[in-house]
Amino acid sequence: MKHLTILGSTGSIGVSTLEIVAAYPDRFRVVAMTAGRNLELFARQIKAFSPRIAVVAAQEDVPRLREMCSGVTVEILGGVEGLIAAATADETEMVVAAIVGAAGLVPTAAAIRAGKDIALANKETLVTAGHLFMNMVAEYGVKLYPVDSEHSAVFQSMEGHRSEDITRIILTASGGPFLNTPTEQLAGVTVRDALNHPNWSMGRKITIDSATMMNKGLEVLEARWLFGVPVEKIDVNIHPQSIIHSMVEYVDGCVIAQLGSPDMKAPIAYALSYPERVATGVKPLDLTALSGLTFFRPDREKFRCLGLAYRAIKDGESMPAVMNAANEIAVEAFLEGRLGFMQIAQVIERTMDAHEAHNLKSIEEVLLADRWGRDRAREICRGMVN
Ligand SMILES: NC(=O)C1=CN([C@@H]2O[C@H](COP(=O)(O)OP(=O)(O)OC[C@H]3O[C@@H](n4cnc5c(N)ncnc54)[C@H](OP(=O)(O)O)[C@@H]3O)[C@@H](O)[C@H]2O)C=CC1
Ligand SMILES: CC(=O)[C@@H](O)[C@H](O)COP(=O)(O)O
Ligand SMILES: [Mn+2]
Repeated sequence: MKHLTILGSTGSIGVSTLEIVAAYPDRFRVVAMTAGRNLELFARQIKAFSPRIAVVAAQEDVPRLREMCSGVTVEILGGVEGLIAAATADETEMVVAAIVGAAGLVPTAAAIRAGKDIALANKETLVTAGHLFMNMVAEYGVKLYPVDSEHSAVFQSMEGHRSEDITRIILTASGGPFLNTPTEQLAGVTVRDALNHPNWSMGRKITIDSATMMNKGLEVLEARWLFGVPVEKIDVNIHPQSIIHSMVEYVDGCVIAQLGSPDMKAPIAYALSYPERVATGVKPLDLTALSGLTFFRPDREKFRCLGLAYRAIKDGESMPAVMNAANEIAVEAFLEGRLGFMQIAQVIERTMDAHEAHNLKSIEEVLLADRWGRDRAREICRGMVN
């Protein structure tokens, strides 16, 4: 029996994780789970999975959740302290890090320091503080399993091989809903258009990141830290079918890939049950039913966010954290109708232009850089007319 904490149980990854837990009650037990604002779903999850601890992000939501769960034996907590309590619960062996954005940093760091293994969906932790997280993982001797589909694919393609034999990691990208939209039409696309991902059903923030291709920029950073491979050896190929989830090329010229129907239950289950595999209900792949698998290079002029991510990688130090913060603010503004699609990249670029990269020596310093990026990006957003 593996005891789990699920950070972000009400999200897209959280819900898929709970589907796997529900299918294997003899393998997995939820000790603690956390939510943001979706109290209705969270209350239902608490009743269905009987965690010992349930945490809402906002302290002011605690009384309402307690009322919704009256009669249920569960300790309900709130705020960052509550998230840390969930992440470090005594019985927990593995923490599924599925909060969206930099809000996942503190509880994930607390989990590592408490010696918990991590199933990592929250890519923003590695984007903003990859060097610190990887050092902590080594120092506390915990295991870090990638959940992000591309990184799970790379992880699977690396098994049994030596990382020094890798010549290239090839991350695949769907290209998002605007892959074939002419650049001059991008300024006029709507939130609804941008949320219409061709292959994956995901939370709103990552779906917009896929539309701008910032998601792939974040994933290059994530891969760089997870696998310790220099960025020069990480390529991005557009692969509109999202069937090959990523590939690894070795010195002998062999390329190993992982394929499957696009469904996050597969990489989540692998992270939870590693090294075993369990049935997930993911649709079996019928290659003969596909009209073809295609690949080409991304257009960094059209998808400016991808270019900005490469710039942040080059600048290094605090720049990725600031870029990530500006992206979170710009995506939120776009989703709320305060910014046009093309203005997302403008806000990020102007925030980065205003920032002088500096060394980040602790999670506290990362949080300061994150705060700086958010404040500056908000100012820039306010000065823009949609
Ligand atoms: N969805 C996917 O297929 C994939 C996701 N990822 C990554 O996984 C992470 C989660 O993505 P996804 O599940 O799509 O996101 P969702 O938006 O669907 O879910 C996010 C979760 O985080 C909670 N949350 C939001 N803000 C806060 C906060 N400030 N403090 C605490 N909890 C908060 C939400 O609570 P509530 O809903 O109750 O407000 C929800 O439980 C992201 O980092 C994403 O990049 C990676 C690969 C694939
Ligand atoms: C499912 C997953 O891992 C997402 O990160 C996915 O990769 C998004 O698709 P894009 O390739 O369009 O960014
Ligand atoms: Mn991904």
